[in-house]
Amino acid sequence: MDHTVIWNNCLQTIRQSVDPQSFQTWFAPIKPVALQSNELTIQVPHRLFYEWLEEHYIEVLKTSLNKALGKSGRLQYRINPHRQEVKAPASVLANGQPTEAVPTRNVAPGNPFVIPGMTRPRIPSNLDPNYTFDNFIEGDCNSLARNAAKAVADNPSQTSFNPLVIHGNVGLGKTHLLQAIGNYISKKFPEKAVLYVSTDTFTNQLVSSIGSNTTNDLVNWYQNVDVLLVDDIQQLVKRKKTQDVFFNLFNVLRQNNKAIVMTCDRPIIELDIEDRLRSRFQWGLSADLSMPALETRMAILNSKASTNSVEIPAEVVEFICFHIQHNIRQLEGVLNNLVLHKGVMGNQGIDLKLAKEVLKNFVSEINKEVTPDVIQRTVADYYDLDVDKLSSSTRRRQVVLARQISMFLVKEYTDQSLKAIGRMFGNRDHSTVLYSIKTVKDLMETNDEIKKALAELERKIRIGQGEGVL
Ligand SMILES: Nc1ncnc2c1ncn2[C@@H]1O[C@H](COP(=O)(O)OP(=O)(O)OP(=O)(O)O)[C@@H](O)[C@H]1O
Repeated sequence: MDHTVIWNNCLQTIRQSVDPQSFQTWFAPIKPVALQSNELTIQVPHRLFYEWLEEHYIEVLKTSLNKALGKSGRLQYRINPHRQEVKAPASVLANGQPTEAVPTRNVAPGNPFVIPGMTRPRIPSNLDPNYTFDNFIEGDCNSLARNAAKAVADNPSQTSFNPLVIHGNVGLGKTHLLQAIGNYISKKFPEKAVLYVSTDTFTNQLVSSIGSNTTNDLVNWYQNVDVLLVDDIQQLVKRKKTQDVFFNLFNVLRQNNKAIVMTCDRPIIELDIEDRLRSRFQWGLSADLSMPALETRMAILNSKASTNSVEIPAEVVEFICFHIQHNIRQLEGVLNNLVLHKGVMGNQGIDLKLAKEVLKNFVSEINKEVTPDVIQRTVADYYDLDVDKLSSSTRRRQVVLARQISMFLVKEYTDQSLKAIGRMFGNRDHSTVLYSIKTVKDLMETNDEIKKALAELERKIRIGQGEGVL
């Protein structure tokens, strides 16, 4: 068998243990390159990619390799040696924008940003100094994006992540990271022209430049930028002209080793834009932000509270973070309300009762009875897993344990039948549920760690329920 067949066999095994998004991000870009005496060589796009695989997927890789090549199978990585050699297409150079034509920074014709009172033209960075790496809390949910962002910031003119695309749902810190890159570079390399711009602003500038027949000036002006930070590129969708102009600009900047970082509310593959632009956006690294686990959310809230000089008791922080599950901006909303309250009452007024009042404006489900969903989320959070894993077919020890504990707790806290519980955990049959419950009961007798975990989980479930409040 050759390397391609072996790798395809590995992929089949891997697909069963990782979710589709992670599969697409971490395994689809890998290329098998050689097979020699039971050693499979795979090529990964860059070093961080390799480090991430080693840290997060080593077991999955090992299992798949054992299956495909037997116990003596070994894996060798190779970093893609051609990554830096991508050239801008001839069409760009034919467009009258060769690198020699880039005007010097002092000329800056067509500066689209109005800076009142400025006599000497310059590039305004549009950065908000409040967003830094120092106040960005790292967790599993964001560590790839955060580390890639820091790598770009450390070495903007030679980064292999060009472009870096940070994607994720609303309010998860995309703009924060984008701005942190800009702030860091402005401090470390003050000679570099950094520009933060939203895609909407870029489109508006383009529209007005078309009206005044100065589109070339606009594009030339943008070519002065050393680090271009573009927020919300999903706004390129359905904007054909903006896509055309951005395409040319992107090519020229990248050709000149200027760093480009973009944010998007969805993975690039799902972005409905021209193929040529989408494929260029995929040249670098795409890193996603997902919702932080409970502990990380608590660290974020604590950090924001201390910036605002507000003291929030630990159980109140946990209560708030348990309920705010989807958006860090909402956590800040709750905090702002507490800050207002503090103005009137002082720190001592901040308790569970007040937190519950404030939370009512943000989430609808407080103080409801315990549902299987609450239990699954609590257990998944505790073991730092995606909830989906609990109903998947994964046999990883940690997942199996979390699944068994969830089944046990659902049986304890709700009146669901064994059959119904089996159905909600990936259509397992009732004897599996019974076996899981018995296993957990046995473990509670014999294993102190599990006993402690269950006590902690039951406490968290009660907090989720709002017990002790009112
Ligand atoms: N890991 C984190 N550490 C500290 N603060 C965070 C973190 N993640 C998000 N935040 C905060 O959450 C708020 C929302 O983040 P941000 O504006 O960057 O979200 P976004 O992903 O760009 O959202 P949108 O899609 O709505 O633009 C910000 O105030 C940011 O500081």
